[in-house]
Amino acid sequence: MSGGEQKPERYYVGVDVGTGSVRAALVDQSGVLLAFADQPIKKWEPQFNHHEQSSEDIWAACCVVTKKVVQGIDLNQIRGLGFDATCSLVVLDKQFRPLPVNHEEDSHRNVIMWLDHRAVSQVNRINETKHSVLQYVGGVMSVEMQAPKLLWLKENLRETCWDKAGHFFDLPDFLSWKATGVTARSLCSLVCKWTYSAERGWDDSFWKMIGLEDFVADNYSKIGNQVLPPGASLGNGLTPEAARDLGLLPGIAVAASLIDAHAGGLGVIGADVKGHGLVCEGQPVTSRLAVICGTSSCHMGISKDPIFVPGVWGPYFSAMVPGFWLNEGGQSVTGKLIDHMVEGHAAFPELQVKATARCQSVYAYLNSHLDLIKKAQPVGFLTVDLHVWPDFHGNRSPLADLTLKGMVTGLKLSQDLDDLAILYLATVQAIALGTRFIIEAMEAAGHSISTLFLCGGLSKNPLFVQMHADITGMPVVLSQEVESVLVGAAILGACASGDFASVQVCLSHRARP
Ligand SMILES: Nc1ncnc2c1ncn2[C@@H]1O[C@H](COP(=O)(O)OP(=O)(O)O)[C@@H](O)[C@H]1O
Ligand SMILES: O=C(CO)[C@H](O)[C@H](O)COP(=O)(O)O
Repeated sequence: MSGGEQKPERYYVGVDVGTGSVRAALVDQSGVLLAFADQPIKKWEPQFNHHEQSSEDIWAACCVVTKKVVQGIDLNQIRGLGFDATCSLVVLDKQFRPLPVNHEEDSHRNVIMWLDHRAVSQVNRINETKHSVLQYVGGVMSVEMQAPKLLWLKENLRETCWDKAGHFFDLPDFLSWKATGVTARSLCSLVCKWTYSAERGWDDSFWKMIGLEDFVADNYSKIGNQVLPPGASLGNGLTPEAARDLGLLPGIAVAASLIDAHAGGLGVIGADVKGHGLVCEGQPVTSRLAVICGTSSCHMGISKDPIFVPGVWGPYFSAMVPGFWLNEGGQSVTGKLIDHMVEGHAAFPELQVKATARCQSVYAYLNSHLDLIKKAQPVGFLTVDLHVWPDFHGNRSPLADLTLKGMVTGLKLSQDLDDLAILYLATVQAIALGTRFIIEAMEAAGHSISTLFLCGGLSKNPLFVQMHADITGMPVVLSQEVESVLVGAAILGACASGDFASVQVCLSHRARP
């Protein structure tokens, strides 16, 4: 982000709300991360496939981490604040108070999480309409998007939630509202998860056809009728109340937000790769695929013209990099699947004891254990008899089939640490093969991808990174800045502050890959 003409002592704060935790970073004008803090957030699973959170708990965590990263800094030097978050659905009443999204009427739990699969009947009916908006979500709407969840609320919680609701926010937009009092939505959220078109706006016929004509009647005031590009400055900036909560000064610029995967994409896709001998050096940015790997993995590819990839979300115009179309492939559970396989294995307690004794994470321990048992063979050979099909939470892309389930073949009676390590390897390989499957679908439709740019929690795992390189046959680039998603959020704040003319200018001035 460095602009030669700017003074060096200008800072930006990025806040990233993932599935399991909230992170904040203080970033300078060159995009260098100076301070980092994180804080876990609560999750509830009141019944199978229902996943809920609390917007108050999430905001409180944002406040804790922001206060930590600005400690010791002259607050006058902080010029802008940007948020990104998972695309969970936040429900508030007409006075902006939380409303319950559950049968227990617990209004603390007012967020339907992105991975919630309660609205299966609703999404099936939406897909049966074959409405033209579905062309822009890969041909099939996902149960993880907002329209089916809204319909579920109308059909299942009419009195306790639907009739009282005044505001339905995507989580990134909830955060920017909480910071500024401005209810404008980000183009990123509305285009990617709510069927809004950057060119044509809302499609009345879609909402009427699926039984949510209520939104049309009130001119979309509950889901957003003012839409801004990510990075646009909101209202008068931080309100005095939010400034007190966050430990910042009132009035600093706050940006229209991004979904977390998109912030990660922004954080890595423009990286300067000169001098590393990479095939993408000198190729257009459209040859790069950003893969944001956390609880889930999201595969973000951009193009100058719209590309329709069956089973891959989009094409979305200007939803990540302004002026470019975006296709977003995804695997609904990746980090969560690895954790599920490892933690559910009979040898997990032994693994924990051994990893703790060596002061290692369980992943680092498993990686070194695989090195021991592979002997002279390449590590991939350990799984010739063991295979995992990774769709334990359905297939987001490219099959776009939420009914798919996971599979493991080649199990034996032994359940020792070797078995756990090999099952872990097979799971990582299955996820990497899923990435290859998505890339093949994108290339068949017209993308030309040469290089992967990985970020997110799983990019800290060398085995995960190596398997992606081996299995896709492509070089994998990791940013020097591990927390690239946060850099993407801070880029938004820098843009909103006016220190940089646009998101593209911030990207092109990034000093470090
Ligand atoms: N140091 C690490 N080594 C290996 N895997 C890690 C490490 N840290 C996090 N992970 C993996 O990353 C996942 C979480 O990634 P993260 O980006 O923090 O998720 P989210 O944004 O969804 O909250 C975990 O499920 C775990 O499998
Ligand atoms: O659908 C999304 C992005 O479009 C979700 O926000 C994402 O899959 C969840 O992200 P994470 O794995 O980082 O928690």
